[in-house]
This record gives sequence, C-alpha cells and structure tokens, in this order.
Amino acid sequence: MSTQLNIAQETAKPVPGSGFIGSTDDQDVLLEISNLSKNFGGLQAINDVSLNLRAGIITTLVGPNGAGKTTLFNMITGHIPPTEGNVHWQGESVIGKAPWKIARQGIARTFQDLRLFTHMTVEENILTVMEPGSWLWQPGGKSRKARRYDKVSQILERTGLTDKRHTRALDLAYAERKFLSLARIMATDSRLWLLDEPASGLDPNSYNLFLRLLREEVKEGITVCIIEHNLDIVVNISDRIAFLDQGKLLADGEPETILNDPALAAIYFGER
Ligand SMILES: Nc1ncnc2c1ncn2[C@@H]1O[C@H](COP(=O)(O)OP(=O)(O)OP(=O)(O)O)[C@@H](O)[C@H]1O
Repeated sequence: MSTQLNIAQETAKPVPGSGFIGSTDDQDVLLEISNLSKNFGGLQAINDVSLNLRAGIITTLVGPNGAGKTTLFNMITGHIPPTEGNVHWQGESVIGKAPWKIARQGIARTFQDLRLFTHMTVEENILTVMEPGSWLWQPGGKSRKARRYDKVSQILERTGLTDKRHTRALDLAYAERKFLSLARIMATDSRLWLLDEPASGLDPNSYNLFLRLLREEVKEGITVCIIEHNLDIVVNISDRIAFLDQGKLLADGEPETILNDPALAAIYFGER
C-alpha cells in the first residue's frame, strides 16, 4: 500500500519537522473557525479546531471516515450548535443563527445526499432558492421575474442542463443531479460555497465540466470549501488542504506538502 497520498513525490517540498503543519497566514480570511469543538454525548466529533478559509481559493477538507468533516460544515451553516468555540463570517459570529439566516448572509452549501426537490423540474428547483421578491414586476426595463428567468437560463447553460430545464429532478441522471445541486448554489449569489463531495461518481466528461465551472467561479470571486475523499479529485482541485482526523485538525497547508506527508498518508490509509 502507498505511504503517500500523492503519486508525484518528485515535486514534493520537504516537510519541516515531523510533518504536521500548522496554519500559515491570515491574509484575506473570509471565514474564521476558532477553537471549535462538538461533543455528541461521549464522542468528541470536533476537537478544538481552528481554521481560516481564505477568500478566492479552493480549500479541501480531507480525512478518514468519521474525521468530523461534515460536522464542521454543519456548525458553519448553523445546522448543529458547537459545544465550544466560534465561527466568524466576514468578522461577525454566526453561532446561534438559524441556517437560513447564515445562508442569506452568503454561505451556501450542498449535501452528500443532494436534497433536491425530486418532483419539481430543474427550473423549479433553481427558482426555489431565489429571493421571493424576485417575482414582483418592476416598472421600467425587464421585470425582475424576466431577469430571474434569464439568470436561470445562464446557469443551466453553464451547468450543461439547458435541455433538462423542464425535466423533474427525479428523472435526471446522477451527474445531472449533481450539477443541479451546484446550479442551485450558483443561483443564490453566495460568496462561500461549502460542497460535500460534489464530484464523487462523476463520469470523466462531467468531471471536467465540473472542474472548469468551479475554476471559473473561483476566478469570479467565489470562495470554495470542499469535502472530498477521492485523491485524484483532491490533487486536481485544491489550492489548500485541511486534514482532519478524529475531530482534530492535523494539518492545514499547501497541497503538495500535505499530500506528500507520509504520516498523514498512514492515517488516511488506516496504517497507523
Ligand atoms: N448527529 C450525530 N449524533 C451522534 N454522532 C454523530 C452525529 N453526527 C456525526 N456523528 C459522529 O461524529 C463523528 C464525525 O462524523 P462526520 O460525519 O462529521 O465525519 P466525516 O468526516 O464527515 O465522515 P465521512 O467522511 O464518513 O462522511 C462520527 O463518529 C459520527 O458517527
């Protein structure tokens, strides 16, 4: 079994010390996680995690099953309260706020199980995440409703779903459902996207489209944090990697450094 997370060892930079790396700098921090912990009864799912999500990059959360990745997302988005610690979004704490309020402030999220409205069409699924006020007619120029439909068209075009506009989510292929989940996030105008395994199970063409789309969005100013298990995807996608294990943040840094750390690889592959 490989002792490394990445194959490209020749490009690796040396890891200082034993290999566990701390946070680098605090430039352009959009989301600040400070000393966050979560206990479920006797289980400490997240243990004193501090991590900054920097603007305009893709940070990937990796770690073995049960490491606490989804729990971390759940605390950022207000789905579960932390036992201790804080999360600041653009300088303001989100702790205690309802998920819908946090979403409205600009943090959007996808789920592993996608959570689409399966009996609604693709278009309807996207419209549900748009502001209700958008349906009102405004004097002068195009109605807001018309502008919303234009936006839906653009999103469908970019996600390759134009032909599926009036298809029920239920009748979509797996990759199309994944793209619909992404399309719904695109419709929210959020600044931070938290994506839970967005590329898992995609065929090569869909995967390439996904990568292209994500890079375009990041170029336009979106900040992304992704939970991902597939190392090929992690290698291709990450600007930065945060490595969690048993609720602890073991490393946070450059992909090359993290992916070539034998100690982390041993944990990832269950060889410790
Ligand atoms: N609501 C809950 N109640 C009790 N235990 C929970 C709850 N949610 C998560 N856990 C436990 O907390 C730990 C971390 O779970 P979490 O789902 O965050 O891990 P993960 O890194 O996302 O795992 P995976 O990669 O398998 O999805 C696990 O041991 C899990 O069983």
